[in-house]
This record gives sequence, structure tokens and C-alpha cells, in this order.
Amino acid sequence: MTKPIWIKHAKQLATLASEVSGPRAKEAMSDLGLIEDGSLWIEAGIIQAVGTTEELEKRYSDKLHLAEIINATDHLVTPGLVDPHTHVVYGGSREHEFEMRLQGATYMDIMNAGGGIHATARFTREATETELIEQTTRRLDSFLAHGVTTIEGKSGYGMNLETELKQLRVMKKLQEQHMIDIVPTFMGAHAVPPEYKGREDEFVKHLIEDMLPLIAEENLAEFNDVFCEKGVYTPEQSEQILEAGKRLGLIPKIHADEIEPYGGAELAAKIGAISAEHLLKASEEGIKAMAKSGTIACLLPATALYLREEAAQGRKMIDLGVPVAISTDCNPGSSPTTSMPLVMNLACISMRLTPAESLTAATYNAACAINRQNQVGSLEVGKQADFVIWNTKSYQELQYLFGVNHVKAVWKKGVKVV
Ligand SMILES: N=CN[C@@H](CCC(=O)O)C(=O)O
Ligand SMILES: [Zn+2]
Repeated sequence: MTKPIWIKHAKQLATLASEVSGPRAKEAMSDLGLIEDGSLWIEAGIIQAVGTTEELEKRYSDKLHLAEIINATDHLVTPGLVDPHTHVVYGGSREHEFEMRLQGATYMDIMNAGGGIHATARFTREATETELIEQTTRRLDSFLAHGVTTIEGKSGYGMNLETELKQLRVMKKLQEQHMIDIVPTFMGAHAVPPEYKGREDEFVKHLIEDMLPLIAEENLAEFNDVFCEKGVYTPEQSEQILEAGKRLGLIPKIHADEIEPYGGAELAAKIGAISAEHLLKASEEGIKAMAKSGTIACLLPATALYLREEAAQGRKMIDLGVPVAISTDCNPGSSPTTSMPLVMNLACISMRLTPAESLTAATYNAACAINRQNQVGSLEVGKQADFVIWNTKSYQELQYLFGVNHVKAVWKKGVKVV
């Protein structure tokens, strides 16, 4: 039997526990469930008790001598960060596009000329499963090193059945091999594959009739995502794809209003998507509709910065009642990063979230965006013992010190992994 683990004397223990159930909006995003001189008791990878050090010392007085004791004096302890939107499984690299964009080419110019998502699809179609596992493992290690213990991962760099299946199977294998938890999303509608150019509706039909049923039958994904954008998939096509997924039990997500306002936020609210992603150009009506439907805004400030675009209106969304989550969007084109701490900094700097809101967006609300709020995202009895000990004294200091990795230690399911 493994020893119990006692984390004690955390200067600040941000539990993220709250009376509010479900995604947090408005003031609820500021409630971090803080405990000064906080303590956690863990057995078999699961949190058994949360409280002050004094409380847990009394409660477990007859077991203290059996425990592995971790002294977190002077440190902030938070839940393991959750990244609810990544394209982590891909082949190749696109550094030359970075230079093209610096010289004035836009993201869509590059994609329409056969680069962008299409370039990564060519690399990913060619890569073997073993190569993809090797490349992705390096990124997963980097996520853990930055305090991220659960991520979502999307397919979408195949856009043919064979490669979409390959990406999803790679995620399944990595889920077994790696300490990080990966929650899979099917995104066959990430772009229109070149072999279907001019025959978009035929591809939509193929995706609905041939791809989605197989993905669902093999239980390879929990979510279904579409790039709803001018020149990619129309709101009508997106709706058809997402409704077809719903009928098979796949929960809808939408890449919405990233480049142009296109009714994506409105569509997310209409079809009951769990989250809408990007939203840089979302309309006020769309934001209000999302607040009403409780759709989570999954905001990606590192992507906006990398594309040198104005960030999404995170402050306004929270004020209007939309629950906000944040993510790296880790992908080889518009956000090649695994740093959620940087994303938390950017959420404050470029979207004017408060430090407390930013932490909620990167933990509990992020877990809600991938339907894992009962397992991770907060430090509560019965949940996985996924947590980070930071080299800062407070969450305020963590958000203030910019662009540096302050991770001291990362624990996943009660095991120290960093
Ligand atoms: N915008 C669409 N898809 C990804 C980028 C994919 C890529 O450029 O490879 C995103 O969420 O940012
Ligand atoms: Zn994305």
C-alpha cells in the first residue's frame, strides 16, 4: 500500500472549491476558495481532506507518522492547470510561416495558398504513429513542466478518415502511456481538404455519413469541433456537422468568430455547444446569447498575440455573464506554446481578467469546458490529487511575474511528476 501524502503549511492553498455548481460566471469567477496555511491529505491518488494545517493535523493525528510529508511553507498551491483546447498531435513544423506573417502575409492568405493547416495535414498524413507519439510526448512533458495536468486534444490534421483515426488513436495510446490526462475531440472539419476543394458539401456529407459514425463507434472522441469561419465552414455546414455529432453522443464545440464576425457565437448558443473557441470578433448579440445559454467562452490570448490581433473581449464577456476558460491553443501555426502560466499572464494583460478570474479560467472553468469538473480543476475531497506547488507566495504574485515558469513541483494523481 502506498503511503498517505500530507501537504502542509501552504502559504496560500487555492482550492477553487465553491458552492456554485457548473461553470462559474461573474463574481463566482473571483472566488478561489483560499485557505491560508493550507493542507491536503491524499490517499491512493485521491484527495481525502482539505483544510488548514492545524485542522488536518488534529484529524489525522494517529496517522501522521505513516505519511510522506511535503512542506509547502511560503508557497502557493493550486489545482493542476487544465488546458481545454489543444492541437497537440501533429507532424512537422511551420517556422517559415512565422517569418511570412512578420513580412505581412495573413493567417488566411497562407492557408488559402495551401500552407497553414494544409501544410500540417501533409506532414501528419505522412507521419507514422510512432513518430507522432514521439513528437507529442515531448509536448506533453513540456505541458507538465508548466503545471498542466489535463489537456484536451483535437484531431483535424488529417481531414481524411485514415489520418483522423491515426491522430485519435495516438491520443488514446498516449493517454495510457503518459501521466497527463488527454481528453479527445474529433475535428475532421478543421479545413476543407484539397481533394474536396469546390465540393465542400460533399465533404460535409462524407464526414457526417462515414467519419462521425466510425469515430463514435470506436469511442475515440468525446467532443466534435468545427472551424466555422468565412472561407472554411459556413454556420449552416457547421450546424449540420455538430448536430450529426450530437445524435451520436459527441458534444459540440466551435472555433467561432476568430478572423471575422460570422455568427459563430450565436450558433454555439443555439445548438447548446459546451464551449465556443477564440471569439476575437464575436458580436455583442452573440456574447449575450452565450451568457443566456451558459456556453463557455474558451479564450486563447496567446494566439491573438502570436497573430498580432486584438485579444477577445474577456472582460466584457465576464461582465455580461459568460463563463470564461482560457487555453494555449497549442498548435504549430498560430500558437506554438505549452505555457499555461504565460496564457494566465496574457489573460490579465490583454483581456483585463483579474488574477483570480484568470486562475479560475485556467482550472475549474477549463475543466468544465471538457466535462472533467468532477475529477479535476479544484482541490476537493474525492477528486484526483492533481496539484502544483509554485515558487510564489500568492496567486497574485503568480499572475504578476510575467513570462517565467514558476513551477516548483507538479503532482498528478498523488504522484510527483515534476
Ligand atoms: N484556427 C483554427 N485552428 C487552429 C490553428 C491550426 C493551425 O494553424 O494549424 C486554432 O485554433 O488556432
Ligand atoms: Zn483550435
